[in-house]
Amino acid sequence: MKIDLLDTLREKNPIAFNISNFVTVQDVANGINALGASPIMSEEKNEAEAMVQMANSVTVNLGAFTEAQLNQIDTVTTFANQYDKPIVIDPVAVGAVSYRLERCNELLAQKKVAVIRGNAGEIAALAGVEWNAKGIDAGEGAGDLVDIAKKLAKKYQCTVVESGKTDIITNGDAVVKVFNESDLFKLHVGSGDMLSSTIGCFVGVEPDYFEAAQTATVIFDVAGEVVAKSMAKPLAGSFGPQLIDELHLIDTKTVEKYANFE
Ligand SMILES: Nc1ncnc2c1ncn2[C@@H]1O[C@H](COP(=O)(O)OP(=O)(O)O)[C@@H](O)[C@H]1O
Ligand SMILES: Cc1ncsc1CCOP(=O)(O)O
Ligand SMILES: [Mg+2]
Repeated sequence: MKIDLLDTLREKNPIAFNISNFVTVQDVANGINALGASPIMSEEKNEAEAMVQMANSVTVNLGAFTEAQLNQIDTVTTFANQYDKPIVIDPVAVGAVSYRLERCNELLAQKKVAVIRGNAGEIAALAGVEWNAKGIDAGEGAGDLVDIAKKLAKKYQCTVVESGKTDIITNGDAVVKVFNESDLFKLHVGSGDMLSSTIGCFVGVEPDYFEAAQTATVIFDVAGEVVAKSMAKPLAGSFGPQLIDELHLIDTKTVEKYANFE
């Protein structure tokens, strides 16, 4: 695990282009800005080429897209492939809404992506595995989480980060599990979006996307765990801001001390 990519990220201050959703855009921007990247958001198709050219990576969050945005996403991801900029996809609620699943499947069939990051319900839906997803949440299912993540990674020859109490990261062959966690992540809407955009920052500085995804996930999970353990009362409302603070404060020594993975 390349924990010192955290220092590389801060030295390079990569431009992380994010197509976000209106619900969590501020947490995403402030989270990755605090971490050491330079976020920029856009919904305008006419500036897509310029955005992609200047960015180090493109994170596409499918949390609340409109038809016009779908069009912009198509243009942005076409340019990202053309200019060889890594794409991270967050397939919000594709397990719960068939329209989203269809659009996301089309996108993945047409474009080369670096990383797909979703919860179990989202990853299962994209992998074509039976699962009862619940809205934006993972829901319930009986399948083996590692097998499902590997299946999707092989399908699109990309890295998959399947988040949950244990986060599973795979390139289709190798598997890394990250055990750092806190229940407060679930009480904060946008935890998943922030994780996806954090991965977006690291793929912008590390060309081995599997490595980049591991580092991003461990750093994000340790940051949340450190915050949760420091809180006298585990309160949802104050977890979010403190998570942003910790993404700024966290250093490689802290990550190495608390990281729990295999
Ligand atoms: N049951 C859980 N217990 C503890 N941490 C969790 C749990 N589920 C998810 N997390 C953490 O929350 C973050 C977001 O993951 P997740 O909730 O799966 O995404 P989403 O918000 O997209 O559904 C990850 O860092 C993950 O490790
Ligand atoms: C509530 C909601 N509705 C559409 S997108 C969104 C945010 C989802 O955020 P996350 O998947 O990170 O919990
Ligand atoms: Mg999500």
